Amino acid sequence: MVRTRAELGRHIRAWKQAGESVGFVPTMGALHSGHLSLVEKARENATRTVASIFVNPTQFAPGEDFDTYPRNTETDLAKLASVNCDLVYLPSVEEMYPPGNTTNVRVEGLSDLLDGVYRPHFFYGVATVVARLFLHVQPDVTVFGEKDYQQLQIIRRMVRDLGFPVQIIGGETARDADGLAQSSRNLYLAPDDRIAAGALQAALHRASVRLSLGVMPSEVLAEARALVAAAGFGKIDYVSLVDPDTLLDLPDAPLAPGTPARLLGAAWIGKTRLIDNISVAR
Ligand SMILES: Nc1ncnc2c1ncn2[C@@H]1O[C@H](COP(=O)(O)OP(=O)(O)OP(=O)(O)O)[C@@H](O)[C@H]1O
Ligand SMILES: CC(C)(CO)[C@@H](O)C(=O)[O-]
Ligand code: BAL
Repeated sequence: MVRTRAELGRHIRAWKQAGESVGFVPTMGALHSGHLSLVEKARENATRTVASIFVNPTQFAPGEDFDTYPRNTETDLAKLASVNCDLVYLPSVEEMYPPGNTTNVRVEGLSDLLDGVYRPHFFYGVATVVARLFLHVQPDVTVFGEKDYQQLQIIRRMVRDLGFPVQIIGGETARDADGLAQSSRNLYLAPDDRIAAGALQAALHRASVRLSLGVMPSEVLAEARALVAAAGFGKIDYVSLVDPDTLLDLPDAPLAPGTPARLLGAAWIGKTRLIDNISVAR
């Protein structure tokens, strides 16, 4: 485990001089098997793996859960050791944001849709910290989860636009037995809410099937929202059918065969905001 960019750099340089490749998985900790599956995917695609644990202050808005975000470093380190992660980077805020720095990365457009409407500045904080982490770790390959689909697309765009020499791999969403996407914030769910929470994935799955049968998107999306509400969710931020690359809404017409499409949803249950998404094949 290393805490500074300088210590990290010594490991990375030694590996690269020995002809090894570096796979990288950035996280905010409170690790679950979804995170570990990303580390395993990185191991399949590089000879060395690095994970970072950093609860990034710049992606939390005032009033969001930065102070209470779960922090379990000892348990996290044991979990990463169990999947043979070679090195864990645990930087301080000062290491990631040296005092006086004023440089940020904004992936405009993609960051302002969907989650960006409800969490303004969120993706600017994500892009900024991920760009900084890439400069510290200098990975050849990096793995991001499809659970955070919009984030994955924003990182892909940032890498393309800035020419970072890194390959981005998407990792499949790890789910509990009832389909709920694993998420560190699931720890916040009260027992009754946890039982109801699986309805978000179930509604998206049903919607995906109906869209693939050619049902009108407006009808399908209305039913999905109604199912989520009936299961006990409160505010539904969005359930949207979008182009998987641009994340722009698709027109309200039956999907033509071969049209790429993705369904994304975000809704509150109790005090917890859950997101999920699924591909749609026609
Ligand atoms: N269920 C999952 N399956 C696969 N990857 C996941 C899953 N959940 C999160 N990830 C990925 O793990 C990486 C780190 O995510 P993060 O530490 O924010 O965890 P999280 O569970 O998404 O937490 P949060 O509750 O804050 O959304 C991201 O690339 C994210 O997409
Ligand atoms: C990519 C990330 C580690 C940046 O802080 C975070 O947004 C996350 O955990 O998904
Ligand atoms: N999983 C993405 C980080 C966040 O929601 O804050």
